[in-house]
Amino acid sequence: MKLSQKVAIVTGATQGIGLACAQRLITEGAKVMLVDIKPEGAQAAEALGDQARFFTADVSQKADVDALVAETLAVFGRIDILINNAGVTHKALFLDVSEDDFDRVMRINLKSMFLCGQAVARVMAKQQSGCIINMSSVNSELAIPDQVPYVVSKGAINQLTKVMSLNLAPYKVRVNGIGPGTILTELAKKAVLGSPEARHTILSRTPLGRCGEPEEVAAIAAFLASDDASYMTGQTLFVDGGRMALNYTVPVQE
Ligand SMILES: NC(=O)c1ccc[n+]([C@@H]2O[C@H](COP(=O)([O-])OP(=O)(O)OC[C@H]3O[C@@H](n4cnc5c(N)ncnc54)[C@H](O)[C@@H]3O)[C@@H](O)[C@H]2O)c1
Ligand SMILES: O=S(=O)(O)c1ccc(CO)cc1
Repeated sequence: MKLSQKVAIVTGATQGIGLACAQRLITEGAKVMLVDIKPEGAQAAEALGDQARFFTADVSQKADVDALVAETLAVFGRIDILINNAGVTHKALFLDVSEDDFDRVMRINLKSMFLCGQAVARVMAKQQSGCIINMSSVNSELAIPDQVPYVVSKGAINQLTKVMSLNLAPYKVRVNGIGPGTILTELAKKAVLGSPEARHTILSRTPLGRCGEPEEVAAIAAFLASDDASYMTGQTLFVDGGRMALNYTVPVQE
């Protein structure tokens, strides 16, 4: 129970990596405010018991974020951990991306992390403690041609993590990132695992020979949120089955 007495906010927590993070934090003893634009997350939160609450919000909208922080303080009294996880993608090549789609992905993936990070950091600064985790991607450093704003947003998130860590260190608030490889969620199934050929391509770039599970990302989030990571700030950890270490390809076991 590394996180007993801690209070966490997890965004994009109705499903996938966000839900796994919320579940893991609860197992470690934390109280968690699950947040999602999709109200179905309320059922997921109910299934997690007394330590969990749910708040419907579009985390790219400042009014929603302010309401989320106020509600979390009203219910739990403090905020120790923020997992900035909500994200979307849009599939289009560079010459075809519309201005609206570019703005929408940047707003949901990047601006939301600025808004939630700033609002929560103001609370943590008063507490003189806290930990913020920004969900990045291997595609913050690598690039795929058909998800242009997604790749741009994830690259910017790594820099956001660094600059937040510099600004918040004097308040004893740590800020780190996680860069997942291909993790078996609805997002990845739609975006990169849509056909046997696409799956083969991903596996040929993954030395461990398989996609990851949301729980394998959640385990690293729990570590970063715990005192075991007390001297870590400004880093992005890749949880990717070896993808970032690989040049060329590896044989695929079908
Ligand atoms: N799955 C992967 O392979 C993978 C790889 C690298 C990075 N990531 C990142 O991990 C994070 C979670 O991805 P996932 O695969 O679990 O996706 P997912 O689509 O399964 O879940 C994302 C959740 O975010 C919510 N959301 C979207 N827009 C929102 C908004 N404006 N406000 C509040 N909630 C919103 C969705 O409703 C959904 O519940 C994302 O930031 C994604 O970029 C995922
Ligand atoms: O397979 S990955 O390249 O890691 C990847 C890219 C994009 C998304 C979300 O759109 C998920 C995984």
